[in-house]
Amino acid sequence: MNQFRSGDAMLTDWRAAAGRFEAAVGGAVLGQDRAIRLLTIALFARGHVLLEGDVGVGKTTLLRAVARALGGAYERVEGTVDMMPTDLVYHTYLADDGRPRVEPGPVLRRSEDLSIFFFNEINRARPQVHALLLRLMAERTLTAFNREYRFPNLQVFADRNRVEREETFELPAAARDRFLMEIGLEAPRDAGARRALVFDPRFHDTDALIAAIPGAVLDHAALPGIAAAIQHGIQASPAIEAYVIGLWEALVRPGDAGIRLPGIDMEALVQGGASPRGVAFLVRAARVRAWLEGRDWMVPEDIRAIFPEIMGHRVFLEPIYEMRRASIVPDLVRAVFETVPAP
Ligand SMILES: Nc1ncnc2c1ncn2[C@@H]1O[C@H](COP(=O)(O)OP(=O)(O)OP(=O)(O)O)[C@@H](O)[C@H]1O
Repeated sequence: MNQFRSGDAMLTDWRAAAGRFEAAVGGAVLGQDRAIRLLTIALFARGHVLLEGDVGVGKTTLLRAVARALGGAYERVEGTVDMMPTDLVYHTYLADDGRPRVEPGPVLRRSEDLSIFFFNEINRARPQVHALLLRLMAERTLTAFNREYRFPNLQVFADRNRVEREETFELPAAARDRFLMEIGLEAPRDAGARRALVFDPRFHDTDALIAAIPGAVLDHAALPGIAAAIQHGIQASPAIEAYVIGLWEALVRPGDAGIRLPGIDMEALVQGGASPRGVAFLVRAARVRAWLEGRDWMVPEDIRAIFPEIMGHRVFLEPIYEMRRASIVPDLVRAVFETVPAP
């Protein structure tokens, strides 16, 4: 069982390529192994990612490094309060001859080859812009210039600044459900990495740092096919299926599962969320993790390793608890793991 069956040699080769990809990104981005592993899982699960963190912790650098090592067409925009949805689709200007011109905007510039669309500071853009982006994320299509564009390889990576969250436009809950993962990024704790980031000039010139990463380590055009092969090739035993459903039930109805957190009314805490789409994403990503770990079946750790980043943002709390989400949700997840017996 610990080998992929014959005919799955392709998945084995791709696992080696995924390792080279992680090494390439990790060579430029210091002390972020967990975030790099999660982004790699997201790439092979074909999911969109929201990266959140303090100012200057390397969010942009990490996403640029991923785009470089992945190869394929990449576009990036920076959210601003005056951005209009149409700014993503086209821009108009007066040419030298004095006539108006229309040019494709960032989403259409690479036509249907676009593989990573990076939305910097997404929470500075207004809801109208979010709406367009969400449609693009959900349907991977866009109608413009009297035709429909299809983006079969597209993945959206957005980032937002944790510090400014109150002053800007929060993403609606429905929007956040479309992201496979929300990954929190913090400065590395390791003293050596911290010293290198501050004293080694290699980390002060982001363009040079990114340029030194080997380009196109993965064949991005083949990714959707490999992603599908992973989903079909990795098995879930009945015990794992029961475990996932048990975790889901306990997360949504922690009181019924016997979970108690100090000072919290467990019957009122969770108001909703954790949609079937979210749990299906969880299993998708867990299969990718199992594959990266060299197995063709899932174990409980495949689920637990990605659970916080996939399920955490999908739980809607009673408003009085929402302000303390950052501490309550991790406690809840920990309690869910302790309560639901692993097979
Ligand atoms: N873990 C890291 N590895 C490599 N470089 C880093 C890391 N953290 C920060 N840096 C360096 O710090 C600088 C700022 O990083 P970056 O612009 O990616 O941060 P950011 O989180 O996107 O910031 P902002 O919130 O302002 O958008 C860059 O020069 C980058 O190379």
